[in-house]
Amino acid sequence: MIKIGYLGPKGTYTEKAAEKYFTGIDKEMRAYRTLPELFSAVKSGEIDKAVAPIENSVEGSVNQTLDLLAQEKGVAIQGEIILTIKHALMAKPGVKVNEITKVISHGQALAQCSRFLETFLPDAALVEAVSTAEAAVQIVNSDQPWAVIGNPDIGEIYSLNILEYDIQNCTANRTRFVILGQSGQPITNANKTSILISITDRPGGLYQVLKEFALVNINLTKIESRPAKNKLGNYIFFIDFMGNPADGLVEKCLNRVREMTAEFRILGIYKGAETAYSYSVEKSVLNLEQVREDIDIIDRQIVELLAMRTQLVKIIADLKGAHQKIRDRKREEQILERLTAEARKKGVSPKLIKELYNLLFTHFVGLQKIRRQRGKAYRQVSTKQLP
Ligand SMILES: O=C(O)C(=O)Cc1ccccc1
Repeated sequence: MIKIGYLGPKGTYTEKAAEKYFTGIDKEMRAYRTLPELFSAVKSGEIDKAVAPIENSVEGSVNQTLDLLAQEKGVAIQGEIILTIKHALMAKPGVKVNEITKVISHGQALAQCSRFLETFLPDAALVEAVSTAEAAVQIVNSDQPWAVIGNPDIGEIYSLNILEYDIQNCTANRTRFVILGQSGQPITNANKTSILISITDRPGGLYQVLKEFALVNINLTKIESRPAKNKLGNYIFFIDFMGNPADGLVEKCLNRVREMTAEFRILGIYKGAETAYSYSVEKSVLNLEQVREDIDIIDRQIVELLAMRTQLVKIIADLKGAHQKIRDRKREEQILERLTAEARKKGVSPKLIKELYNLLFTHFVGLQKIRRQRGKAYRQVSTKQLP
């Protein structure tokens, strides 16, 4: 039997998420009062898996979960599940809406129902609890006309009356929960990866990292920053993307990112709850504007890559000794052979690659020649200036 921990007590959305994710599995469910307690239980092996809320479509990230993921190195994300959240207002039997003096709930639940609260309970005090069900326990233990916001199951579990259903601001209110386990346990069919990075403070630092993903067409599904907590202005970034480092292209991209970041950690490689963005013929036919925008992005990337290649060619020109020949036909042929094979595999015309690269080779050889002549001229001038 597998032991599954969740942010309790009984009746939370997290419990619902855990029940749904592990449907049909022989399990023992254990409620934890706080997220730090839940994380340490899974880290120590007291439970096999833990389920925690991580982000909401309306209110954004659950910061405490992100901070714990950053702190607890022995805990990894092993899965995810998304639930549609529908909030209800509940109170002890006999309490009417116009009598309520206080509404207690999880911070996200209160925020997600702000419009209802402003309209129907403008004078009620709003108080945060560690979870929706923990708020229900506070109400049960009090004689005051207080109410709780949470999932309607709470009404039955804690013998509360449901005063109003569906009080959330947005109907498309969805929360993503992560399934956590001890680090180092491989997941089958994983197609999504979560990483944490910190970037040294320099212009374009984050751009350089994001560019690596864009260049190999990896779709980022989330990016979130949190203070690094060591110095004002230092941040860590949580990045989720579709892909698995077992794929060579993803691995190479991550290696490059690792090299350019001060801190780099894989938080989990797992099966995503939603399918990745992918290009289908139907989509490109239906949405011409979108495709044109994508082509514009690719064209900009091509220019960006050519700029990078130009820089490298200049470096090579400076590194080459004055007597080393500039044009190396044998190397050009090797490059062409490799690229045309790659092009064939990807459905790109090898003829196009050949023509394009012959043009590029001629251009870059010319560039190196000019650079060498200029270098010579520069050397002559500077020697003449010597006393
Ligand atoms: O408090 C709960 O019930 C939770 O599981 C956390 C939460 C709160 C609000 C929306 C989604 C999850």
